[in-house]
Amino acid sequence: MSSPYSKELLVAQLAVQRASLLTRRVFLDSAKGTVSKSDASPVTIGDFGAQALIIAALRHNFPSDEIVAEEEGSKLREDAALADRIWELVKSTKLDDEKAETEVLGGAVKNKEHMIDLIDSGNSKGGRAGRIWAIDPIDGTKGFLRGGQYAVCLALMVDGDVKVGVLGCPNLPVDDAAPLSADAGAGSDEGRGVIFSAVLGQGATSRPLTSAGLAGGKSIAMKPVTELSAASFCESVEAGHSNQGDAAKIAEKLGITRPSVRMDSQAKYGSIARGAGDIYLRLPTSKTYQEKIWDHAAGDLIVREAGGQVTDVLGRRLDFGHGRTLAENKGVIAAPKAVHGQVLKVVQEVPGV
Ligand SMILES: Nc1ncnc2c1ncn2[C@@H]1O[C@H](COP(=O)(O)O)[C@@H](OP(=O)(O)O)[C@H]1O
Ligand SMILES: [Mg+2]
Repeated sequence: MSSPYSKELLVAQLAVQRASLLTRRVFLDSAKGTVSKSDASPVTIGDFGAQALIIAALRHNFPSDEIVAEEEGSKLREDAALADRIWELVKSTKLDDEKAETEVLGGAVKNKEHMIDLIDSGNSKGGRAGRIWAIDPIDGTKGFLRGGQYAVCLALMVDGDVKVGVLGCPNLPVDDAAPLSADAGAGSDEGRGVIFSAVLGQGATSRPLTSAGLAGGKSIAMKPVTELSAASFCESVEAGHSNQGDAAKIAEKLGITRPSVRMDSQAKYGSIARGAGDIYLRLPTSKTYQEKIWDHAAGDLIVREAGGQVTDVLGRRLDFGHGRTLAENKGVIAAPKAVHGQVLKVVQEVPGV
């Protein structure tokens, strides 16, 4: 008998692989397919294209599942030239493995209208009942525009619990043992591009982006931290997304002297899961911001399956059953299980966190 969620894992890996290849094409273009740059949440043609490809694969394989995805298609219905650019990208991005492309993913998106309908169908409200996929087609769009790290993120939740998580990180080193660095290799794909995956209860793996599917995965695990003062922190590049001043105070209290590695996107979760870094802190910068489920679902499972513990700053598990946001959580602390409690205690000693 095949293990639970093996089909979901295969489809998710291939869908993330295909979408990541699409984003890489946009990343290598100097304008980076920018559609809007000025607002707080920038968007590129890569966001729409990757979302269309992932939803196409999910609709083909799991037609009755619900989908929560970051982007919506209305902009494309108003802007025919924009829709055409995205359509060119979507119809010309295919896996080399024709069997995977046609038999697993269901082949190409039919036409431009179908593409926009697919993008729009990621509008589920989420919740605690049934099978719901969460998609972030380009997480860390600011990093993507800056030439930094970003991630293509997909997770399956069943009754509010994350069962499958896949992260495509086109700019992270393939090598799990490479030192933690936010350097994205100036867009070179030499030795870069990794897919992290996990299924609840089955561990976490990494594989090169170019060889997705179920073959070729290596088990990954967090690095045991014996001395917290020697640990390294990962945090957002964007000071508006995580309070870097509070993180510095926490590092000082823990005796950590190494500077934090600042990296965009859920590449942070993948990096600590494979032991390239130790602890990911995301400290609220406002009392009202609610984290989005697509920014955390895959990473939360991958870190937990690699031997980590993930909670918010109050020590509560991330709860993906409240709709499109983590309405009942504040911030994130992801750390090896053995030291998570110590980190949490120090986080709570910092006034205002
Ligand atoms: N004030 C805020 N606090 C925390 N996260 C925020 C935020 N404003 C936006 N974000 C989220 O931070 C994500 C990027 O995370 P990171 O800082 O770890 O790279 C963004 O994802 P997108 O880039 O997909 O929009 C966005 O959803
Ligand atoms: Mg995001």
